[in-house]
Amino acid sequence: MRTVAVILAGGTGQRMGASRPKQLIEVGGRPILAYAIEAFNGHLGVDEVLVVMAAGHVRTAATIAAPFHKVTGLMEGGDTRTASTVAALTALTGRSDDTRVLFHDAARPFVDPGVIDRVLEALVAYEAVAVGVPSADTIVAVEDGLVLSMPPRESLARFQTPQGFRLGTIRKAYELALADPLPAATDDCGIVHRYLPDVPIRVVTGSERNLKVTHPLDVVIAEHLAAEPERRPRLPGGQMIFENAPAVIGHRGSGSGDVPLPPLPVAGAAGNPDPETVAENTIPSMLAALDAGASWIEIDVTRTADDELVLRHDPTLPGGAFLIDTAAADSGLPRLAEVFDALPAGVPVDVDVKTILEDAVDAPSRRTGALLAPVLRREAERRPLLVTSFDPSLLLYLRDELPGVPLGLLTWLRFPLWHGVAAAAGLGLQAIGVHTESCGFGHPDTRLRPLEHIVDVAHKADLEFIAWCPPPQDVHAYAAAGVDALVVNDVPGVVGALEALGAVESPSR
Ligand SMILES: Nc1ccn([C@@H]2O[C@H](COP(=O)(O)OP(=O)(O)OP(=O)(O)O)[C@@H](O)[C@H]2O)c(=O)n1
Ligand SMILES: C[C@](O)(CO)[C@H](O)COP(=O)(O)O
Repeated sequence: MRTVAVILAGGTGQRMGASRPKQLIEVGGRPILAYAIEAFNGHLGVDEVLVVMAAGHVRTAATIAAPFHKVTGLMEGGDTRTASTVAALTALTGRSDDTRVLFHDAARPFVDPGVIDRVLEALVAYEAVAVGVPSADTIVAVEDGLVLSMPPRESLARFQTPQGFRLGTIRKAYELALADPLPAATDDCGIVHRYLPDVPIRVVTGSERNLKVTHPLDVVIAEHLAAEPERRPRLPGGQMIFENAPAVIGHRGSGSGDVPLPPLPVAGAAGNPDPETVAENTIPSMLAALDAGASWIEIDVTRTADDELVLRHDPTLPGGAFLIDTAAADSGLPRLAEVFDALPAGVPVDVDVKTILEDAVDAPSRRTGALLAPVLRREAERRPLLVTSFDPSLLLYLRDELPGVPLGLLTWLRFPLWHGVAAAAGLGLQAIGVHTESCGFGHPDTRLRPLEHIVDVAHKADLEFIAWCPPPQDVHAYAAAGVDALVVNDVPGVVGALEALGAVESPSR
């Protein structure tokens, strides 16, 4: 079943009173229309985007839409919003009735992916879905300057877009509407409500940021919103990445290098002098970490000569050959896709993406991010994912490609945390992953505030805080500072240390 988003930009913005349609006004240096297209182009659940543009401005809209690969159609709108919707429905002639269509006002540039998620989720069970926010004002019906009625405010919602429909339903409603001389409704749900009264319209929660730029003051507000770093919900529906802090993430599975498996818990048995070992970034290592109590697995991903993604921390093989000069089959390394297939569905994975020198010059389609995006897009259906990287450009690329997947900036050993947290927040990411040596325990630094303070600032910036490679003896300090997750080499040791601490409460946010 395909999902098509229709961006309605057919209006001329009379209430704005500008010299051009308001969707062409720039906020944050870009036209309002570009934001609206981008929101749907970047959404995992949207397959295609159609743009309906005001007469006389179609060429301008084509330029604005050009960078967005999901845009498959651009057409001229009509004199009314309804006529513009009809233009889009006409372009969808021949599509199956169960196609999902989302109509969105181009004048709402800041719709966030969580709102789109909620509409798409509701469309599974309902044929028509609206987005509503509660009214802060008391709303009254007025006639001839006198109050006619005062509906209870709790029963009222202000509608936003997108409004979602099964194509067959909205098509039918418009067929009836076009045969009716009554004035059209101001939105598409209004048409369904009037002409198909038996179709329930599900209302899901919108967002105050999803304002409709209508009057000049709205442009001032939109400028402010455009200046804020974009903060997407960490996961669809807005949950946290890590639910039970601190989560224990197995580093490269059970730890870096070849890791001895813990002895089997046989009562009275002596320790095995020659324990079995598992190699990093392999399925046995990951399964052992899960057995030992890790709730997430961290893996390293890099690319090969034949554009495959394999699990490897370094750009080289143990013998020194570069992976970018070696075919995946010759590397002997597990491929990312195979690992995902072998790991039980639902096991959360932190994918540490290792970009390489050649990403600076190779064709965009060969770069690590471009190879990775489709694999992760599919995998996000099967398990929670977090993508982390030392390379901010990779994270920015994936931010557009994988809107439902949380992203975290990694910083290197003894990297100043004040730069790291500010960078992750400024990039609009959801997490910061810092090395234990940056946290001030083993290497005190008078320029560093206490970890608890830094974690608190990160939380206020909507970032979850991950520390990598803390030794088990320091785990209590990380837990006390409210760190959200620990990427650890000694899974049984850290799990044991946390258990010994009892239920460690992270400071409330
Ligand atoms: N003939 C129309 C009228 C409106 N719209 C779109 O519907 C959305 C909501 O409409 P509104 O805010 O009313 O936009 P305008 O019609 O441009 O504004 P005004 O009513 O002030 O003229 C906008 O994105 C607008 O471009 C449309 O596609 N075709
Ligand atoms: C669809 C809408 O944005 C919901 O709030 C609104 O009804 C559009 O109305 P307008 O008069 O075209 O602004």
